Amino acid sequence: MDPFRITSTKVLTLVTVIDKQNQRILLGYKKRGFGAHLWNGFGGKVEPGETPKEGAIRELEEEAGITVHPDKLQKTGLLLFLFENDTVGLETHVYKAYEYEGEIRECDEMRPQWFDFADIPYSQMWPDDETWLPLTLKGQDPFFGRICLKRRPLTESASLENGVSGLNPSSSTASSGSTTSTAASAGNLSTTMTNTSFTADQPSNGPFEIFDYHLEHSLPSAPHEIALDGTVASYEN
Ligand SMILES: CNc1ncnc2c1ncn2[C@@H]1O[C@H](COP(=O)(O)OP(=O)(O)OP(=O)(O)O)[C@@H](O)[C@H]1O
Repeated sequence: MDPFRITSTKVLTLVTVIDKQNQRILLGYKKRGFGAHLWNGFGGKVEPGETPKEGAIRELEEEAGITVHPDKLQKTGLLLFLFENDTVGLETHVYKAYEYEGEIRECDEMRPQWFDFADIPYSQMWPDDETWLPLTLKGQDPFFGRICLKRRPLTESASLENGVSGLNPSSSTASSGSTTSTAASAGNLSTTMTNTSFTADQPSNGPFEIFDYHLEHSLPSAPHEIALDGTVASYEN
């Protein structure tokens, strides 16, 4: 049995705010919950009745205190995160924004901070961020990614007192529908990596490591192209 086979997905969002003029991005330090103690973009679960874009705007407001007009929120990617021996995949709609309104503020879940493009703290981020965030920053988007993660060996993750907590974000937005295993059509980028290992002296980016990933420069044109023995909710550009 394929340990990365999924039967359903939860729909999540992730927003990168980019200050082009000063060549920096806004990240948030996650204080609790899924991905705690890692720096990440802003986002969360899409709520029932919301489109992914609406959910992304809401989460950005909740977590960073700022508002982005829907026309200014650009789709930069669609990432399917698969965890070993977990049949629920995370369908993550990734956006970027160059403009926002309001004052950036900290909340009980996230502590926002600007990072120069040259100083992005990848070693304290989800390990997959390093694979796709540079594409966003270089404008090599939109992209589609299928990223398989597995737990680090216990000895390593056991020592991570501040590791990522929890595997499954609780969500009521799991979708249902057809299942196919057709990957998106090939774009001009195709990257595959297998069994990445992390050395013990590397700073931690959580208890998961990348087992394998595939990224390409094309968004699936239809939901059935996204699913891999799983299901995908409404798809929007
Ligand atoms: C596996 N590799 C990953 N790489 C990069 N980012 C990842 C990720 N896996 C999840 N994420 C992001 O982590 C946030 C979790 O959101 P999460 O806190 O669970 O949602 P939400 O705020 O709705 O939760 P509450 O129920 O309010 O706590 C959300 O932005 C989601 O896109």
